[in-house]
Amino acid sequence: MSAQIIDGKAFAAKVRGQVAEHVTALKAEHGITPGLAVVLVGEDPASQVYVRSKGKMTNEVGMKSVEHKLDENTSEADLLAVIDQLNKDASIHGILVQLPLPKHLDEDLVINSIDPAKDVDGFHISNVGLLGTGQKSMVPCTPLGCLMMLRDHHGSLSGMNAVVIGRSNIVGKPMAQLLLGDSCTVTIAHSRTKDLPEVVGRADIVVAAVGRPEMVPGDWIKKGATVIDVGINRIERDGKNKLVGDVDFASCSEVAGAITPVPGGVGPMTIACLLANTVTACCRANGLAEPEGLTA
Ligand SMILES: NC(=O)C1=CN([C@@H]2O[C@H](COP(=O)(O)OP(=O)(O)OC[C@H]3O[C@@H](n4cnc5c(N)ncnc54)[C@H](OP(=O)(O)O)[C@@H]3O)[C@@H](O)[C@H]2O)C=CC1
Ligand SMILES: Nc1nc(=O)c2c([nH]1)NC[C@@H]1CN(c3ccc(C(=O)N[C@@H](CCC(=O)O)C(=O)O)cc3)C=[N+]21
Repeated sequence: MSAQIIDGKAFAAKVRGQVAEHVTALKAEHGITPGLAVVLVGEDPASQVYVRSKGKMTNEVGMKSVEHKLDENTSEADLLAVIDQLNKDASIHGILVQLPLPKHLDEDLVINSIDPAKDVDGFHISNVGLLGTGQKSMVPCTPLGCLMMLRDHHGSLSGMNAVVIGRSNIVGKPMAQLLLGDSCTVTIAHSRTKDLPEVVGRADIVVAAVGRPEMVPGDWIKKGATVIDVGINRIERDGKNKLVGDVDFASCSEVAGAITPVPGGVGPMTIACLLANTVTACCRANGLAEPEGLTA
């Protein structure tokens, strides 16, 4: 192994520490407690684990945590009513609706009904537009976490060739926007990309957000490149359940200069950035100075 391991778990603990300091100050100096509401529709076990872990960490940094668990068959009107109530609730500064939603619900409609100022996922069309035009917005948590690790490792990203594999609205596209904002030369690859190995081979930075277990082998990677693995895939190996990323860690870590592991890489940073976004939203809502280093 030659690559340096980028320890997302340790980095995330540091970010949560900074968030906790801001929360303490907000309480002491202004009597304000930031509040985060998570809305979960249905019983998906993976989502439940994730929501529980978010709730625990929200409390740990001293914020208020609210969970709305709605039945799988909840109507769109009932879900919109819950969101409307949270939009109006002054003690709630961040709202996250866990995705994916059951098929009978219109995801775009639901997300765009969240007050953009409380949209800590950064998925609202208005935040997407603000990010795309380089204006102040709420930035999606997973790409923000990746950007923080890349900046920490490289300092400036200016002029680097970045390849993002995946073009989803929640990871690939906003990741590409952030890298462009930091003056990378950005390529977005997807399922129709021709000669993906050649495209990836030109990258100084590879961000893999595909959802295919260990799809990227080490022989695609340019020597010394930085590899950020967003993938979270549950597989069975040797009769055991395992969590693996979208890159083949064993072979990629032989060639890369630096690499994030799964678990313990991007995942913990996503949750830390969710808490950071909630503090940012709380400061903006109250006309207070924003925390430094916690936004893009
Ligand atoms: N760590 C974290 O915090 C998070 C992790 N994730 C994980 O990240 C991964 C991606 O998530 P998400 O963006 O939501 O996934 P989506 O399924 O929405 O998007 C996957 C993207 O990968 C592309 N793709 C699929 N197959 C190939 C292929 N063979 N070659 C090249 N590109 C391909 C698709 O292309 P096309 O558009 O052409 O179909 C699509 O753009 C998943 O493993 C997910 O679990 C997601 C969110 C947060
Ligand atoms: N509105 C919305 N916003 C999201 O940000 C969102 C979502 N919906 N739906 C699902 C995906 C997935 N996601 C993860 C976050 C953290 C870990 C995480 O912390 N993973 C740990 C491992 C956890 C485990 O062991 O299962 C790690 O990688 O180390 C994983 C996945 C956020 N998502």
